[in-house]
Amino acid sequence: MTPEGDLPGIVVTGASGRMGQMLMRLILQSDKARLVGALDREGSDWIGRDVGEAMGGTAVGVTVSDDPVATIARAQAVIDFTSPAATVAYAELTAQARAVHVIGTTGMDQAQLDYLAAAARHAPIIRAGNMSLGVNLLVGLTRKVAAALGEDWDIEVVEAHHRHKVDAPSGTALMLGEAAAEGRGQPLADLRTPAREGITGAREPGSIGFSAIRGGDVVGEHDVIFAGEGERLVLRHLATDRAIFARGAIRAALWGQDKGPGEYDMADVLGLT
Ligand SMILES: NC(=O)C1=CN([C@@H]2O[C@H](COP(=O)(O)OP(=O)(O)OC[C@H]3O[C@@H](n4cnc5c(N)ncnc54)[C@H](O)[C@@H]3O)[C@@H](O)[C@H]2O)C=CC1
Ligand SMILES: O=C(O)C1=N[C@H](C(=O)O)C[C@H](O)C1
Repeated sequence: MTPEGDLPGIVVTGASGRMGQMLMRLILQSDKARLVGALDREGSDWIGRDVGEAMGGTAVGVTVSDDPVATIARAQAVIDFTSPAATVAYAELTAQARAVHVIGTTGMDQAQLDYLAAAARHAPIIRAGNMSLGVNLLVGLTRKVAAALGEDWDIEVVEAHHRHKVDAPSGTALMLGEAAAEGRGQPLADLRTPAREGITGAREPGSIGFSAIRGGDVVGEHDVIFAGEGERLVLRHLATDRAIFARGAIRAALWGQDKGPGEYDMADVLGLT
């Protein structure tokens, strides 16, 4: 996919966003990839500006665009942390360009996931609700602990994020819930308890509950609580720097360069499968 001798060219979507900026900073510092484009939503005041200057530094020669067709045509990989609607639209164009689509966007519904599966028939899509090494290791631990403990151990996933987050439960919480359900040998859809409020009745045996806290500048915190009689086991991941997600995404973009069409996740990238 990469012209010989060149570093893979990466386009970052959601350039003005928290993750977009982190990604662009790390790609600009990298000796393994080049930043060849930056996209943002139509009407964003970043459109037409040099990304270095927009981020408060010196010009780097890449201008933020709202033209995904022309921009994605230059990419060997598109790294996309935006919104579900935007990601679905970018997926079609990235597949047409036969580029690797690395998706960090969370909050997708089933129709949107089906759309991504169709796009992945033409080019690789690497998607994960959390791209950090720590969380992807925690997923494996959660699966193992859930399998080892019986249904008399109640499973609860508790997550905390900054005040700007728009989706709940977080993508990470759902990954952890899915791993716990896999450990129990059942689909999460059969075990998931809807958000509790009011007279909920006693806890359904074997169910998996989710709670979300939103406030301040919390980068991302996840606990998987296994609550038994007389003891509790808590598996915890604390993110203190968004660079952990961006580093994972860039690693995924490079890993995907020699992969065929299909859907992949960070466990594939990190060799945890
Ligand atoms: N998988 C992972 O490891 C991580 C995933 N995320 C997810 O990434 C996404 C973005 O997070 P943040 O950067 O914190 O959000 P943000 O709100 O700071 O940035 C979102 C960016 O997407 C752009 N955007 C939104 N809707 C768009 C549209 N319809 N068309 C084009 N551009 C659009 C915005 O202009 C903005 O630049 C969220 O879904 C979040 O949950 C965040 C961190 C880590
Ligand atoms: O929106 C965020 O910030 C984050 N989103 C991801 C999620 O939904 O789990 C990953 C991380 O926790 C930060």
